Amino acid sequence: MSIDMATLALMGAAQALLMAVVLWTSTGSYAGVARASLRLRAGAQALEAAAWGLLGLRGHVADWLSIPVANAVMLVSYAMTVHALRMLLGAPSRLRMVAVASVAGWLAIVWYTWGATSFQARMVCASLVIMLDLALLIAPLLDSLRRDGSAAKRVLLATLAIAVAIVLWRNAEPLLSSRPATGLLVPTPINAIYMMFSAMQPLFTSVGFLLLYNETMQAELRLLARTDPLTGVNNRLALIETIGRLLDAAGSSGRPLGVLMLDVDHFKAVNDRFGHGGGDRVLLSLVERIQRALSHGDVIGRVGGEEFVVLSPGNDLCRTRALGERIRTEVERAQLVFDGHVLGMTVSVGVTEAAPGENDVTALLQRADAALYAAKHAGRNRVVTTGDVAGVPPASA
Ligand SMILES: Nc1nc2c(ncn2[C@@H]2O[C@H](COP(=O)(O)OP(=O)(O)OP(=O)(O)O)[C@@H](O)[C@H]2O)c(=O)[nH]1
Repeated sequence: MSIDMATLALMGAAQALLMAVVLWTSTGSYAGVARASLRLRAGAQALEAAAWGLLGLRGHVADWLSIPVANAVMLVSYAMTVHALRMLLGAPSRLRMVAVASVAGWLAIVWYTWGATSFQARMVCASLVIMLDLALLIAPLLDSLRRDGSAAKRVLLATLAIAVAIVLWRNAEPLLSSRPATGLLVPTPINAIYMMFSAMQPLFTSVGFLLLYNETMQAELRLLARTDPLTGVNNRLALIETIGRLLDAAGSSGRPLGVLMLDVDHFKAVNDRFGHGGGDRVLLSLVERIQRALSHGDVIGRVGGEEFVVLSPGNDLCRTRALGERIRTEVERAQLVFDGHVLGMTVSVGVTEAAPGENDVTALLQRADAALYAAKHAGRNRVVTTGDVAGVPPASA
């Protein structure tokens, strides 16, 4: 079977171009960093198509086009891909390092093309830059090897690992076989494998990238659906999920879970006096105050207009009451200044505890709510535990 290398290179170009169009047309479905990254990756894919096109046309176009220009375009395409992926994953871009290596590598390629003519040296120079790019692409994907790692990252990691293996083999082969390295379009087995992989790589990497953009968007949506837009803390949905998880953990560890429900006193008067915008600022300040009193592991969520819940894993009724008292004092001490007016604020707090083994989220919140109601009823600006409320047990197992 004879394989025409130029045809493979042109197939790779066509495939890369098609994937560039697919990626570009998908950009409309994404926003923010994902969109910027996807555009960059689509551009990189288009440049890769151009590079493979020029490489495949060797002999039909001028050498300066099919060697230095094609290599420059390929190196820029790799650099853009590195930037696109690392930007998406929040890794440092390393753009300067990539730029310096790419320019140095390209100058060496030009030198070994027209100065000291050596295909093998040219190949090694291009490979060194590509290996650096591959390492920078692979590094932020390694966490996908964990048991619960991302499937999209694994697809990309596998594709890039194969690329590393093939680049290494292509460079090692002339040394091991004592045959000089030959131009890419010469049909040797390693060239055929290299070209076949390069023709397929755009498809695999694009699938990996698209899966990754999807995962990123889903994670963002998940976070949005669970975050209170005003204060940035957990919303009711997230809080209910967290209580369920913490109750399970309390069941297996045998430790209690403290629960506080708190509500701003006379908040309507704040709105009436300072308007809804002023009320919103008070809520933001309140959350900041509450968070100051929390310890590592405590969780806060907003469950109503001016009603918040704090979960304190490992704390029994007595310690949770102490936490409630700290929050109450912290809020009472805060002096907010609005348009020259000093505004004092207080909260009423209901405290309960989930005994190990308890798993009824609704009953737990109802108990905290009953204690909060009792605190309001008793005059506000106080902490009441379920133990203090007649008819409400401190905890139910
Ligand atoms: N600014 C602002 N106000 C809100 C928000 N959500 C609910 N509110 C207001 O919170 C106020 C709650 O009033 P009430 O339930 O009567 O309670 P209160 O005035 O705090 O009185 P007590 O709870 O009995 O001490 C209402 O005026 C709501 O309009 C919000 O997101 N922002």
